[in-house]
Amino acid sequence: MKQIVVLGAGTMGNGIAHTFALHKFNVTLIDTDSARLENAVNTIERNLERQVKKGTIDQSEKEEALSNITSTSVLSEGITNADLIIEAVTEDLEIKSDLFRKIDELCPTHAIIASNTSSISITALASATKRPAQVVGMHFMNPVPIMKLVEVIRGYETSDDTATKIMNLATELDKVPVEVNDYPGFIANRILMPMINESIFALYEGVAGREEIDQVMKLGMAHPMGPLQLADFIGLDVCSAILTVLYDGFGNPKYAPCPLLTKMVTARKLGIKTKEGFYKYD
Ligand SMILES: NC(=O)c1ccc[n+]([C@@H]2O[C@H](COP(=O)([O-])OP(=O)(O)OC[C@H]3O[C@@H](n4cnc5c(N)ncnc54)[C@H](O)[C@@H]3O)[C@@H](O)[C@H]2O)c1
Repeated sequence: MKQIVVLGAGTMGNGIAHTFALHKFNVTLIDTDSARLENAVNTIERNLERQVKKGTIDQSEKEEALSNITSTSVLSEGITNADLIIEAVTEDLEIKSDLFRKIDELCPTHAIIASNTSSISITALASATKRPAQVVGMHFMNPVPIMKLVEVIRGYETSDDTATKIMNLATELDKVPVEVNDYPGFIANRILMPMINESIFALYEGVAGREEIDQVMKLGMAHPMGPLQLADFIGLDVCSAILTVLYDGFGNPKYAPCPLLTKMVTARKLGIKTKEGFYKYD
């Protein structure tokens, strides 16, 4: 596998492109929003520079990584000769299914189509294509260049060959792959999101303030980041979308998004990406 397409240049897309490019893959980064695309390339450059300053990579590795990335807002560019397409667009079943249908028509027959979805059914996305055996979940964690885990999700028809290739690829990227089955939220978000939602309920009910809630979880449970700070980091819209998938998928009210979360998403207070969520950012 050499030619990689990353679809979606948001929080996750830029991190995935960064990681592949640093490992000498050719990456085409695609987004319909050219401002997001430009922003993503600037973010990658800044983050690579940070790695140079830390001494984890040298200047020539930074330059090589940047030269491995091409960006475009034209879907067909890059896809027609891709070995692997990783979709990292907005967490929405309709948007993703529509893209999977288009990608399936454009990419070569040998190509694997992976989704970085946090919670949406890989089986549902695979059913939008004519190659369900070559569809898989490749769920990176945020921030991608730093976090070791990749959840590899097998849809109903994902073949052993596809799953093995993606597990091996994750290892090549210096990540640790963990294979899981396709149920709402998989493992990571099935456990993480109820904790974040509960902390928002605690704030909503006035049990404690935001700093106090985060402090309890940082100092008491040795979490590196409090749950409200983490929600801002992930994006409140993403958290709300994942909780909705859990709620609909299991039909269990315990997953219903807290009304405060819904209100903040409606007000576009989405966390770091809009400079305000539970906290404010400059
Ligand atoms: N944010 C996280 O911490 C996190 C962690 C793991 C996985 N994920 C998953 O990764 C995916 C992306 O999340 P994100 O946080 O990067 O979202 P984001 O909102 O930061 O970025 C999404 C990007 O997709 C683009 N997009 C939307 N429709 C498109 C289309 N049809 N074609 C091309 N580009 C399109 C948007 O312009 C935007 O730039 C989601 O499935 C999410 O669940 C997110």
